[in-house]
Amino acid sequence: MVTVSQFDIITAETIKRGDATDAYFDRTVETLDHAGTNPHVVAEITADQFPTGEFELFAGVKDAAHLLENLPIDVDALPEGTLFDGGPVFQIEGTYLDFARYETALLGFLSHASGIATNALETRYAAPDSLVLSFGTRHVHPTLGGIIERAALLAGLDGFSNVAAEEFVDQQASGTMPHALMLCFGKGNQEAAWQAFDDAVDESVPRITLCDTFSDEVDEVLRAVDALGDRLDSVRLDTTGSRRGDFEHIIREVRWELDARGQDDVDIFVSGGITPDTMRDLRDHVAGFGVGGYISNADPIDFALDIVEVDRTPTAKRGKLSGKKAVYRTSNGGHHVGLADRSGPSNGEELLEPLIRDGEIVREFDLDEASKRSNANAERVSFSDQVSTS
Ligand SMILES: O=P(O)(O)OC[C@H]1O[C@H](OP(=O)(O)OP(=O)(O)O)[C@H](O)[C@@H]1O
Repeated sequence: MVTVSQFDIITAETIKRGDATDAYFDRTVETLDHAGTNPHVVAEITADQFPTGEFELFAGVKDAAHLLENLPIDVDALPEGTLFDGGPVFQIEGTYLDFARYETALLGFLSHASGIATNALETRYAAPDSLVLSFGTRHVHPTLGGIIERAALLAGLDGFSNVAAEEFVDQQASGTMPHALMLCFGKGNQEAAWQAFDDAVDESVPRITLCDTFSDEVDEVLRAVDALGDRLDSVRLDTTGSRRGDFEHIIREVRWELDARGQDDVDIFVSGGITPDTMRDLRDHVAGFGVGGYISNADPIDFALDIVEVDRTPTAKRGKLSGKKAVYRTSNGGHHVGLADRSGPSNGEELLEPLIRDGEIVREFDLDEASKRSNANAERVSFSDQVSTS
């Protein structure tokens, strides 16, 4: 039997106990306990102190809430799926020693999921009318599969490939055939591979043949048309980088030859090294994209947690803004950061909402709603303009 320790995996139980922490927090607990010091604090998580005009997508709130659940603290946070820009996204109020050791895991949950969600949103807005699927969990540690696919759906992607992630989202994984399947049938036997797939796989799975393994893309696509006839739904081109040349030209040529044979309803999907830039170039010629590393390998957001108030007195380290804050979306779609005990901008919408009250989670985590929120937020802040000019 395989045990988790054979995989160097930090378990959910370890994280929940607060043991996935940095050693200096253990030293801090030891020192404060010894000194009999344990102030009431407000601590805030921010990426930028002031708004920058660049928005990112907030994710990881469900896991963060479950991490802190049952600690005797209050937490306000942006709703998952909010586009944020400056100021606190997460605000904890309580006795410091009650949550000190959780900072490491808390920042990790929020930083990683928000970075992935932000890149996924970039791909969503690079091809708003195309089918976009998350294909990249193979690039990272397998324990991240659920987090990546959930963040991709939060950003409005249409689907994902990692089967184990189905447990966390109310949707089935999608995908048809890898090059490995084509290679198992061998060069010259592409028709046998496609036909075997058609014979074996449930009717609910679209017939999307991979058409780049052994020969020219146009050649393999036309052979797939002959092999599967009306049963062929789409073709996928995943041409390896060294053979790609002018990928847009290859795709347009495939489209042309399909149309010339009356196969207008056969769609083209592309994958392999896809980025928002390539999506913008190709989106008029294809029905959809499989995006891997651009989403799964996203840089985590550079969140930091800082104490901003100690025993009701504003205080902060140099470079950070003291005092408990409120964050507002202004009527022009921008963000405004102000002190919580002052009035905000007229017509400003306050964005931090209760998440935990005395240890109890007081919010639902509905992925569909969060996805709708991210889409509505992205429209409101003109995210498409932000990413097309960056
Ligand atoms: O390039 P990314 O955007 O990260 O996307 C992930 C890639 O992984 C797979 O390719 P791979 O060559 O591994 O597929 P194969 O197993 O079918 O050869 C998939 O078909 C994508 O091309």
